Amino acid sequence: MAEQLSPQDAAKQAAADAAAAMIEDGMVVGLGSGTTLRRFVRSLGVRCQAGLKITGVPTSETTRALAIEVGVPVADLNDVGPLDIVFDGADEIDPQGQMIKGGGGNLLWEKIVATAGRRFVAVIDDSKTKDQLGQFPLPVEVIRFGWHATERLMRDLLIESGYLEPKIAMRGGLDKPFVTDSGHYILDCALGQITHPEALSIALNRIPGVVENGLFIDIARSAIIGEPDGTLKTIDYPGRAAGV
Ligand SMILES: O=C[C@H](O)[C@H](O)[C@H](O)COP(=O)(O)O
Repeated sequence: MAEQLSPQDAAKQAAADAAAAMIEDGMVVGLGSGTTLRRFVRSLGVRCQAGLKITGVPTSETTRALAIEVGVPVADLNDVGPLDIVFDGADEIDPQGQMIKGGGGNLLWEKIVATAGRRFVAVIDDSKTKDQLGQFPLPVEVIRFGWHATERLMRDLLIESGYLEPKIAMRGGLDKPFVTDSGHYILDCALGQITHPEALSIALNRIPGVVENGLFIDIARSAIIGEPDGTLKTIDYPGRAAGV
């Protein structure tokens, strides 16, 4: 029986199918994570079963398992050269193509794969486009050792940066912390509006204990945006360092 899709899932499916249709024989392809990318990997699996020959580089253990299940050949990032193209979802994307990612906890591997690629394509439904980043809490991946001290430094930085009452929450809570594929914790920072995403990203990453943050700056080259009625919009963000 055909899956009954919510309007948002229909939008995700439309974007995922369009992204999977862009892939050509012989490509080395970064495979992102999240619910939209699950649809993309399944759609790509159908093409691989029909004879498409590609190599996929997953950005999470979850994506790796799904890719294998649906017949997408996978390789480790260490075993391939620069990726031809990387597809991934986003939690928010602004008109300049700056993104918040990591809502599913995969931001670190995602950023490593994204910056190993010649071209990054965001695959999103239309609810992810925002005039300004920050409604979605910014995920920050931190080392488990001394994470309370790291959190204090993050709070100080955020207050100095003008976020008067930053709310920082440990993903999963103290009883059952969420642990990333690299064995770290995630601290979600509810900021409301992020006025200077690039400066904030640099400052956060300078804190010892912070491994990486979910701001993806100057990485997206284009976005495929699905609408609930199944139509698509494509946006290009020219002049990007990654992949230019
Ligand atoms: O950690 C998760 C990733 O950054 C996802 O790409 C992001 O959260 C978007 O996921 P979804 O497609 O489920 O909204």
